[in-house]
Amino acid sequence: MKEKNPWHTPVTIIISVIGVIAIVALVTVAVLQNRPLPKKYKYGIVLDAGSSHTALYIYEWPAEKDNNTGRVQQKHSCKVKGPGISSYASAPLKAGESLRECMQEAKQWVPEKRHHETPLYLGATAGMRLLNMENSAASEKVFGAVEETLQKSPFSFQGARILSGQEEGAFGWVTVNYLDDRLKQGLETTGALDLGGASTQISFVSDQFDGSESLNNSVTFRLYGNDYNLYTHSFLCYGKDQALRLTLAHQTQSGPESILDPCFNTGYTSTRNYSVLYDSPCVSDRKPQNAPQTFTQQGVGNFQECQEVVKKIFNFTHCKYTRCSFNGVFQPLLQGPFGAFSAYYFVMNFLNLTDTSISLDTVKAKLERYCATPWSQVTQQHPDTKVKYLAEYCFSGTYILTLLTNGYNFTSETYSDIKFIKKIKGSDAGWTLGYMLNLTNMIPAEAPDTPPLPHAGYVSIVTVMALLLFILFIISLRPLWPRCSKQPQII
Ligand SMILES: Nc1nc2c(ncn2[C@@H]2O[C@H](COP(=O)(O)OP(=O)(O)OP(=O)(O)O)[C@@H](O)[C@H]2O)c(=O)[nH]1
Ligand SMILES: [Ca+2]
Repeated sequence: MKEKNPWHTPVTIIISVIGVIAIVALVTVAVLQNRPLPKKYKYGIVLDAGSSHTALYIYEWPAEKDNNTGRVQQKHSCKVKGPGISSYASAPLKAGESLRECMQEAKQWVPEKRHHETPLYLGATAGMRLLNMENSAASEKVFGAVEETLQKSPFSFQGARILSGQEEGAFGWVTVNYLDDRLKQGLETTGALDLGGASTQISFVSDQFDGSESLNNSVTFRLYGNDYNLYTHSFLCYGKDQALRLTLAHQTQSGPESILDPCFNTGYTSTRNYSVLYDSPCVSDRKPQNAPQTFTQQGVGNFQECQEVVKKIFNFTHCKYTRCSFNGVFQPLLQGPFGAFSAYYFVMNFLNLTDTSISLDTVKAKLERYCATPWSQVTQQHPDTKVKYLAEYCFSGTYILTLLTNGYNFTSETYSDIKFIKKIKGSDAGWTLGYMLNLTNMIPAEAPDTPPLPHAGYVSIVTVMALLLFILFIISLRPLWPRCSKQPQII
């Protein structure tokens, strides 16, 4: 009679089946519970109301719980047609109207169901700073008009305001270092050089600067558990358009009818209106008396002479601190690397001078050659470039080199610490991203707690455990296995 196997009962078979089902269920539930949900995104919109033009930026980031760690990226940008909002001082409603096209475009880039929860900010910079100084009632009206347009949008409008120079400099620095992933990792930071139309900013961390020597140049941050003591300064009137006014003002103090201008290509001529040139708080107090209505500007394309004229707009005589850049403004020792964006990039890119591994002397020699190129040749070689931009590249290039070397004290050795950049990983360098990250509290002061295990880790552990359980289970069923048939056969 066959010996009865005590394991071989209906009860044990049922238990075995339940066990297998339980293991399969455990694995499935564990894997599914830890699987990230299909990615949803959140959005934020910032309007950069600059002195020369307004641009709209749409940012996007994963809508996961801990969005502090999610990377924010630029999804789209829209350049508003026409001039900056400060140019609409005498027709404020047009400032509001000018934004409509880009706002319409923004509606198509943000999914409709996210519209109402998408914050919308407008920050104005040096153009509105100047208008506010000159005519605060006009600046209020311009803000009133843009606010009306933005309130009508489906987005969550959070306000329009003028940024201080420190904010503009500091947020530009945050943007560059955030995009470069330097903040979260506590790496050495990159300084930020921003050249706008009406102001220019320099921001960097220097080991020698603790803020005490000049408090109004100091911005402190605690980001991802690291403390930063940032040096920043914004020079109002030293953006490239206002710097050109300052330079022309120097050349027209006697109220001449014509000037020979070394900063414009030979053969270039232009008739300029005195009242237009001097219609800016940067130069208005220097308007020559008894000047004619207009003067003729005749280009003579000479880099060295241009640099001499440009140097005159900087004051190097007084400094009450241990060291200064110019105009008596404190600046600690430069500490690189630096990212230079906005007009630094537009100009140096046009001049084919973004490569800073070439020596400063070579850069100067190339610019000298560009300035000496006859205007007719320049226009022939660049038929598609806006004449206004084209005419100003000799001046702009000279101004940039003078600002960097004579102004900020970059030398032949430290010039290569500068990188001329437009975008970092697809997002434009500029203050807007840093501004939004700050206002949405997207950069935590402390380093975020890292999850004990990433998703892949959970899946691996559960799989290994399930396999072990399964093997144990199979072994426990051993008494049910059919008897091994490999016994020696006795014939
Ligand atoms: N060559 C060239 N110049 C440009 C371009 N876009 C803007 N500019 C000029 O570069 C200068 C700086 O431009 P932005 O950085 O936009 O200046 P902004 O933000 O309007 O001015 P701020 O309020 O001072 O920051 C201005 O003189 C612009 O006219 C471009 O695509 N090419
Ligand atoms: Ca700007």
